[in-house]
Amino acid sequence: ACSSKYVLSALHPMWQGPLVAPGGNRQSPIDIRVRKSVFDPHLKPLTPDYDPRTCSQIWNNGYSFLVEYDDTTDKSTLKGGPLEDNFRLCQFHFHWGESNAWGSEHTVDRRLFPAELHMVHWNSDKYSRFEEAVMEENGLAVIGVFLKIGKRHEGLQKLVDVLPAVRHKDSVVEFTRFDPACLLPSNIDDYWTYAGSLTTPPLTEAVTWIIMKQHIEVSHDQLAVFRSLLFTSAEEEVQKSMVNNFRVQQSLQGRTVRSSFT
Ligand SMILES: NS(=O)(=O)c1ccc(C(=O)O)c(S(=O)(=O)NCCc2ccccc2)c1
Ligand SMILES: [Zn+2]
Repeated sequence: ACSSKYVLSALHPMWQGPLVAPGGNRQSPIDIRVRKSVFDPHLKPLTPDYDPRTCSQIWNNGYSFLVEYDDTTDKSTLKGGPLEDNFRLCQFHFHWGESNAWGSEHTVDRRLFPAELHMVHWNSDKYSRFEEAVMEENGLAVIGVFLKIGKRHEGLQKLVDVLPAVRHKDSVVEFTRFDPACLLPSNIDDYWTYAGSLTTPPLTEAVTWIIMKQHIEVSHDQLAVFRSLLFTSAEEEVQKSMVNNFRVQQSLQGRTVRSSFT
């Protein structure tokens, strides 16, 4: 699986360190200026094909909670869209705020969302392991989906119910038969795509970002359970709520954001 051993928390040096990776000219996240995005008629429909049986565990890595998938075979894959190769799903996670007013990493014309889902995939045509792909410029593809507060998301509830079991950093529980496709919006043909980076260390410029135009809805109470997680491990004397686990926005530096729609 692709889970990082990078322990990240609000106190992580990265959050005090350089806000832009030294020498980085394709860093993420960014603000998506809709009117500056360029329609690309050659962008194909995205074809995710996920097998819920590859879902294996959920863990709190001290930065977010990751739902991990067995990526040792091509069972849960992503093709199409801006991608030339076949990509394998390795994990999904979220970023959120302490209030519903902010929390997403990307913004659309400066509009913030309360949370953002990231589904992380690696290029299994060119590389044999996630750890290899994460260092290469065409190594990763991450689907971003904005969350809005509204009606309860029935598919998400199975995940929300298990979060108390991974309240502390480094806690892990078995989590199986979860179909990540249930978290995608009904329309996945309309998206923006651009060349960027991981938004957590090592901030490598390996990511083809695919940001969905259509958001999904979750209830206020469901998002409140995200905020009940902790950055800190059970042993630490001071417990810190896992909130505001997003990176500051980075400059576009001449990049073009393409859209699959007019
Ligand atoms: N916001 S994001 O999509 O850029 C992202 C956030 C967190 C992580 C993570 O692993 O914690 C990841 S990850 O699963 O790609 N891991 C990156 C760190 C890593 C590097 C090398 C080997 C293992 C993990 C990505
Ligand atoms: Zn992320």
